[in-house]
Amino acid sequence: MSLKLLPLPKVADLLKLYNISAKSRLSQNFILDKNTTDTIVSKADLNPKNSLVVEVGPGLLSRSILEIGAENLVSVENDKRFQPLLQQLEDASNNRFTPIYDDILTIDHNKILEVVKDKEIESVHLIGNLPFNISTKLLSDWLKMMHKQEGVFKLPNLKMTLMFQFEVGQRIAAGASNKYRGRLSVMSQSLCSTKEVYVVKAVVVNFKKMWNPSYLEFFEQAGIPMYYRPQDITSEQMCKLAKVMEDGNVNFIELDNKNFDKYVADRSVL
Ligand SMILES: C[S@@+](CC[C@H](N)C(=O)[O-])C[C@H]1O[C@@H](n2cnc3c(N)ncnc32)[C@H](O)[C@@H]1O
Repeated sequence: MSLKLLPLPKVADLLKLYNISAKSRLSQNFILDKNTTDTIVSKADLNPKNSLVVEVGPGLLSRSILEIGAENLVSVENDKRFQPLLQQLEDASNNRFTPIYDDILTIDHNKILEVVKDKEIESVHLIGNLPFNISTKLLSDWLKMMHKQEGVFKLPNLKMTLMFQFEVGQRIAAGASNKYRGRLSVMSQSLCSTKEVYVVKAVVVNFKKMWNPSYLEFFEQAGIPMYYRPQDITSEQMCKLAKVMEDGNVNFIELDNKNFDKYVADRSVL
């Protein structure tokens, strides 16, 4: 099977040809420099063989992914104006590229899994220059799905290479006592195991109940001084705290996005 792409016109020219301009409602901005997308793919350390690559919002990055020999690239795009461009890429890809026109936030992941149903998939890579208006919600939804091993997250050896706005990146990477630290930092940094993602979500609720004296011993066991503010706690401590509380039969409340946002609205929780 040839992994080389047939020659294609430049994306910039195609956008002009089909009169496609960026829609701010869909947070569209296009990377038009191939060196940039090649660099992203090389940094992502994608495994092209026996793997499923799921991309949000296809474009030049899709070409770079296919050019390193990715065997199964599925790209989810909710703007049908891209259909003629993506059709060309599909035709040039020798059955390695499948666009799906859907909303990445609500898509039934079975549609993605269907594409590789007869293949032996050894790893999965989620990649994308994410639309900034949904990037935080998407990441938080995905982390929850990861914990539950739902959809594409049930596949083995998961990696994610995602591009965010600088400010969102700051929040994801913020360590303890960093002013940008919050729910997204803790959830993201605790990805070391699905268990930890789950308990971190749960422990946030318990900060509301920190005044309960019976919780003091949990904080002690987790090595967290009581004068710490939530944002001072490292992800490891947070996970440990959640673990000892879980072992201590503390009942956790599951929060969905709506009531979670209500809990943290005043930023005093986390
Ligand atoms: C920031 S642009 C990136 C485009 C392209 N990957 C690039 O880097 O040049 C985000 C892409 O995601 C698409 N998009 C926005 N919201 C989406 C959603 N909810 N579901 C699927 N795709 C979405 C946009 O139409 C757009 O193509």
